[in-house]
Amino acid sequence: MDQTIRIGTRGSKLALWQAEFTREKLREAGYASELVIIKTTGDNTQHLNLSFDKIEGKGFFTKEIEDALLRGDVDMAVHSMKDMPTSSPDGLVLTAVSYREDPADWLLVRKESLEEGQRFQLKQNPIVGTSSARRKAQILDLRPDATLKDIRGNVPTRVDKLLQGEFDAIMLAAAGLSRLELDLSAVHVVKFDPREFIPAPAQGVLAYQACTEDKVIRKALQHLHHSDVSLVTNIERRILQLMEGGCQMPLGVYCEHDAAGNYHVWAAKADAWNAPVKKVRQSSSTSYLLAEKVAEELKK
Ligand SMILES: NCc1[nH]cc(CCC(=O)O)c1CC(=O)O
Repeated sequence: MDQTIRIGTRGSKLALWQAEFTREKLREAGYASELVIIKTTGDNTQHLNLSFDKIEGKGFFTKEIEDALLRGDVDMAVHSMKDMPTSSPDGLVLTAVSYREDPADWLLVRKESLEEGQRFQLKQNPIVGTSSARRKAQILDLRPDATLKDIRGNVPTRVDKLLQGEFDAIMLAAAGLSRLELDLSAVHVVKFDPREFIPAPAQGVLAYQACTEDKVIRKALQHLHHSDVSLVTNIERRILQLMEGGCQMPLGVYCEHDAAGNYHVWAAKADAWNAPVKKVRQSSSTSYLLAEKVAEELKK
């Protein structure tokens, strides 16, 4: 292919890291590419410090990028897969997925808010920053004395807000923190096990999006595809779809495919961010109907 592949991406540090990573993987596969930075509604409203459910419509971090793809302004897009709705707009497809970075969530505790003898060494009645209903519900389950406060902005901005004392702790995806190699020496990091504090479906995975009819780009992206990862993210996202939840729903789903070929699913669901958390665990030697069984259990 002589064409330089145009990669559509948001302009945040994490998005640019992910797009550069993709550019490098394409280069290794023999394809030249360039980045095209696109501003999204999500980027334009970050200063408002709103919780996600106050922003109308799904996909506010992705719509402008998808429109650019459909217009033909870019050839492909890189997204954090967990930010993607389970159904694609007409004409677009998530055609390949990356390796999986650590899927865990990490709690970052300000040194001044540490207290021996408390769970996670986090002081009593802490103020914890997160805008995710999934994280709020699971934090309250572990620390009912916590006050949850919304926090927005990109990953480095959120860490700055913690250090400035606006919060005693904040929660972020390990994937974003590791990719950006942020200096976390000034905070205490609690690394949760994703089988206990359950991540968002497809957390830690990048999705490569293309136009459904664009056979040339889709073939190029096959070189970047990790079918072992798509096996488990398909199950996680199928459960999300069956629960009819967007990124606002307090739902965590994590799936592992072990060396013996067995699938293990851990899920956590609440009816609201401040409602009790229900946890479900299932294992199966086949993926057949596994998502359906987990969803059925979660709905009981
Ligand atoms: N919702 C924002 C978002 N989308 C993807 C990541 C991190 C990377 C990933 O999980 O793949 C983050 C930041 C966070 O949740 O801490």
